[in-house]
Amino acid sequence: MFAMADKAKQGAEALRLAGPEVRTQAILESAKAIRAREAEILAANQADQAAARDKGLTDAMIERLILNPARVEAMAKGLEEVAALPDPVGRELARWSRPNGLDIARVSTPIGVIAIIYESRPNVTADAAALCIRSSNAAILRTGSEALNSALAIYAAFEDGFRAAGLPDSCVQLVPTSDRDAVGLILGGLGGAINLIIPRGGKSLVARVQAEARAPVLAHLEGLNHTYVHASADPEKAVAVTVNAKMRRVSVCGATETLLIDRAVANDLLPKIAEALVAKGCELRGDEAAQAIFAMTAATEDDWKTEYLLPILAVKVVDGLDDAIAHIKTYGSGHTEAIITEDAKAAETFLNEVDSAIVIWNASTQYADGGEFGLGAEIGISTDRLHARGPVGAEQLTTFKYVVRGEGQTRP
Ligand SMILES: NC(=O)C1=CN([C@@H]2O[C@H](COP(=O)(O)OP(=O)(O)OC[C@H]3O[C@@H](n4cnc5c(N)ncnc54)[C@H](OP(=O)(O)O)[C@@H]3O)[C@@H](O)[C@H]2O)C=CC1
Ligand SMILES: N[C@@H](CCC(=O)OP(=O)(O)O)C(=O)O
Repeated sequence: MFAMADKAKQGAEALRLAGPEVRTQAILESAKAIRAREAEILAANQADQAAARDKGLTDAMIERLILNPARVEAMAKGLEEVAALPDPVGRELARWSRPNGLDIARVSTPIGVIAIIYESRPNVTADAAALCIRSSNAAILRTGSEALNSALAIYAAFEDGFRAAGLPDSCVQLVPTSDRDAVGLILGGLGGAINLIIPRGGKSLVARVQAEARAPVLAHLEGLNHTYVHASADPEKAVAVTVNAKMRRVSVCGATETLLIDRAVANDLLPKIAEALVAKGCELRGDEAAQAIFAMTAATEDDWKTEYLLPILAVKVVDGLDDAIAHIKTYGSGHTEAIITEDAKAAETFLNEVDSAIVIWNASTQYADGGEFGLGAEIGISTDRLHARGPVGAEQLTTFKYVVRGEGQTRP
């Protein structure tokens, strides 16, 4: 790991000096190599799937691990989209002159060496590598252990891409082991070589990061997301959006885990929403008021605190906007929350007062995604407050420096 860290510093320098065209070429050549290596990537993925089934992983977890020709093609297309993004480094963000004649410019720069620890989803290896190349940051990637074979096969395509573009493969490195000691070493900062750690995962990773991180962290952690159906919700939107927010893909961090519904409309609207959810195979766990309206299991305190990542939804009847916001404040993880309402004033209050990375009016929480935001791809959704919140794309992987131009000024 320490040798990788040393190499990464060289990789960061090589990327920074290479210029935007070479970085674009490296990404495009990697996309080509992903297509060329499709059979190899799929074979590696079959091995991961078989091991995951033997381990008894849930269907939802296996679903996110699966690659097929369409998903490999989507990965290659994703890289082409990242290659087409404007290069985010070297941009003049602001420029002004001082009365003494000094010319001051704020210019975007890479962060340096970024270590990313992420879940067993193969496309993250490709997206994270491409976004780091686009933003001139060297990356050390630590995939979830169940996807290690797939990640190694995808990484081989990046080695091809670097070779074709004349860059060293130290620009992006993949931790070649599932040994969790590697995570501990990354969290320790590898002797100061790591400029930023991005942990993308759930509770167990959160706990370890909080206890051990010795380098700056940009957390991409769990999504305990809420959809709030306000008294002035359009019933059709409320049903369609809630079903999508919960059931489109239950394992993603943008899935809704708790439905809050106003008492004023619960008698009419909850049965419609609940029937549509149950028809899709969702289990409901409600408070007493919700149970009195629709047959469902009793929710306990734990249900308000649980990110299920399963077809299970907690349901609570609330007494208006303030009550909904208070519930979100108590139990939310600061990821994504939505309000369904036709009342613009209520919506604005929700959007202002709910302090999550993404707040949404009349749309599904499953839009929490860099691709959907038009960022080309994403490292993930930052649940941190610094240095970026919400979807993290190439631009969010930069920082800045000041360039000061003078004519011999001396400070009095
Ligand atoms: N905010 C965001 O952008 C995203 C957040 N997520 C969140 O991720 C979670 C689901 O993914 P899941 O696979 O369960 O995530 P995990 O937290 O289990 O795993 C994520 C990564 O962290 C590692 N890890 C987990 N616990 C430890 C530990 N104690 N010590 C060392 N390494 C550890 C895993 O390694 P190993 O393989 O060895 O377990 C894996 O590489 C959900 O909570 C979801 O919301 C998911 C996607 C995006
Ligand atoms: N934000 C992206 C990815 C979410 C994601 O990777 O979630 P997970 O199933 O937890 O690995 C999306 O909505 O598709």
